[in-house]
Amino acid sequence: MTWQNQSLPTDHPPVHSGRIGVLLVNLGTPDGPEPGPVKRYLAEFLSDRRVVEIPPIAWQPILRGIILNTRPKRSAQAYAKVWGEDGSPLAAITRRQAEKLQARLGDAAQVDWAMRYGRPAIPERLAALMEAGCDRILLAPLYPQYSAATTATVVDKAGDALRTMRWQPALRTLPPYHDDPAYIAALAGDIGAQLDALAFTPEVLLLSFHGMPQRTLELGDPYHCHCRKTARLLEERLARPDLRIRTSFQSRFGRAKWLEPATDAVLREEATAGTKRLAIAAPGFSADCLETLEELAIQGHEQFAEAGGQEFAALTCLNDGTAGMAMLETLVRRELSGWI
Ligand SMILES: C=CC1=C(C)c2cc3[nH]c(cc4nc(cc5[nH]c(cc1n2)c(C)c5CCC(=O)O)C(CCC(=O)O)=C4C)c(C)c3C=C
Ligand SMILES: [Fe+2]
Ligand SMILES: [Fe+2]
Repeated sequence: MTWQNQSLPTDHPPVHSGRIGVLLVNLGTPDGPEPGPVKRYLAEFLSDRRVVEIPPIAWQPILRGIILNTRPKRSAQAYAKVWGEDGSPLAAITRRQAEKLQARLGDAAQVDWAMRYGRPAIPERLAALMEAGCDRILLAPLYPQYSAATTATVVDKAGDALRTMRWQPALRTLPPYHDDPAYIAALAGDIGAQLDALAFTPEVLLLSFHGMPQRTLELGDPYHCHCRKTARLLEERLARPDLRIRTSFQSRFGRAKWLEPATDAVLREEATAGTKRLAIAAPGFSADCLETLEELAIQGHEQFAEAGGQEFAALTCLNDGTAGMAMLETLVRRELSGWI
């Protein structure tokens, strides 16, 4: 028998049909706002060596012995405060972003979504795109600012899945877009509109980015520089000379020194210094999540009020609004054009 007339075995995977897939990926979230699911999620998340850069022999006993016995209960209570009818806000918004991007792209690509930790998992959704005939896939980690703990670990996970495949799809990754004019314009338009709609005029706009250990900056992670650049470009584009704009870093985790200034410290400092009206925005999050809805909108409000602040507003992220979706379409189409 020559190779020409060999037929494919019946269990052969579908032959690639030249479609392009887009996989939107965000951080991940527990399956439910209870200690059990939160513990499973945190175990996966905090065992990622890109996230906690302590040798496992030292870290795993701390994680399994202390953190996973204390934090899930507290975090579950926080998740319960923001959980919606359609589940975790982060997952629900990411799903809607994928649906709306699909509507915008039409036949140009098949859009799906995944979570780096928890579900739907990256390997499962990559397989689904390939089942649908996609042999070229754009992997889009939805982090405007690059960091090893977020962007790189998404690519690692996709690489792990590809490692098991005989016939791999071609892969492209969405570059960080922290200084992309489309992103800055979307943020400025959206934040500007939200500021104008407030019932009060803020004296300060605080731009709060998720924190990272200070050491990651010293090791060359561009995250801190990316956040600073976003903040600078956004301030220029907002062009509101009457508004004092500050930048801070939230969600400190563990004992190591994190990027400063810390969001909670700035909120207290501003209120103590006499600022009465403040708005806070989180430009580094493409979707509202525990960190914005609970840590900023609830805890941040309390911190500001307890220190003497009077008016406080937590602005929403770009989410699946028109400005954010138009930006995402621009960024994705730019990548797809290299394939079409
Ligand atoms: C937007 C970028 C993010 C960076 C950078 C980041 C780094 C980072 N995070 C932790 C620890 C935790 N983060 C948690 C939640 C969380 N983090 C991000 C984004 C970034 N994290 C998001 C979008 C979320 C929300 C998830 C959701 O379900 O809504 C949590 C879990 C919640 C809790 O228990 O407090 C932890 C823990 C580290 C250690 C880190 C950098 C090294
Ligand atoms: Fe985080
Ligand atoms: Fe947090």
